Amino acid sequence: MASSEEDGTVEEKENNNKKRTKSALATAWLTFYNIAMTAGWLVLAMAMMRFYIQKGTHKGLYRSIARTLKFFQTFALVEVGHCAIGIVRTSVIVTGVQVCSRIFMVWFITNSIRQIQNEESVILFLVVWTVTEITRYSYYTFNLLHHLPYFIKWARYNLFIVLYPLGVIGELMTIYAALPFVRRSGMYSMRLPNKYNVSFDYYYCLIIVILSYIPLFPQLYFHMLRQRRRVLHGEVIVEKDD
Ligand SMILES: CCCCCCCCCCCCC[C@@H](O)CC(=O)SCCNC(=O)CCNC(=O)[C@H](O)C(C)(C)COP(=O)(O)OP(=O)(O)OC[C@H]1O[C@@H](n2cnc3c(N)ncnc32)[C@H](O)[C@@H]1OP(=O)(O)O
Repeated sequence: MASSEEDGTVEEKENNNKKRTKSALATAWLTFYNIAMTAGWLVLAMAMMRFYIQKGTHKGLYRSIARTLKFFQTFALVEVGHCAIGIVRTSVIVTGVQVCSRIFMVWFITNSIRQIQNEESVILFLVVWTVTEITRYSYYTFNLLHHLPYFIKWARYNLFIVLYPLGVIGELMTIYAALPFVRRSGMYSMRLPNKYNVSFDYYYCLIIVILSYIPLFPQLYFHMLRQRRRVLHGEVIVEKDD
């Protein structure tokens, strides 16, 4: 029996070929990206363990891994691009909130305020992010290669139940610890009068960020719970478009 493609016009065949090339390219890029990100977060995990074993303290740990962390977490911005161009079936908004909040934590909180870098809460979110990302990127990699071990699938769609709240606690405690330093230093703030006639107070901006976790975090968490039902229990989930 002839396939529908064999029956189609030359134009249809060309379109199908283009789509196939595009999806092969997308798969190749995603495989490379996910392997690189898994490796990056594994390097971070090993650097953190080595630091702790050698020094016996978490003090100075952030400084020792800061460069690698900034690189790999910032690089995750391309994931928003993946959603925008449609090579992964994820909402731009959900991914955007997740990635931007992490980049904000890294650059505008932890990296900018030296005094909080040795807080236990920093180690908490770093460890949680690291476990999450090693699991998530290895899940995507093995899935793309069609050789997904069940324990990775299980870990991807179960660990977040505990890790997500723990990560949020670490992040919120870190921002909270930063507040007095931000107020005292007046960093990233603009007071009137100034030539732009604009006033901005980073201290209040951080309070708004803390409060914004209340509506935003449950949406991410419930999104992951829906993904879990879809992937582990085969439920058909109809998600609203962006
Ligand atoms: C500018 C100031 C901003 C301030 C904002 C402040 C408010 C912030 C509130 C938010 C708090 C966030 C806190 C957070 O940082 C804390 C932590 O992360 S703690 C650690 C625990 N975290 C997690 O477990 C993270 C879970 N989140 C995610 O996994 C993703 O980020 C998310 C986008 C939320 C969900 O992922 P997704 O919808 O993509 O789900 P899936 O993984 O199931 O994927 C869906 C399909 O897309 C395919 N896909 C996706 N990405 C890839 C890829 N890179 N390569 C290949 N394929 C990919 C995936 O396979 C699925 O395909 P299919 O449908 O065919 O199965």
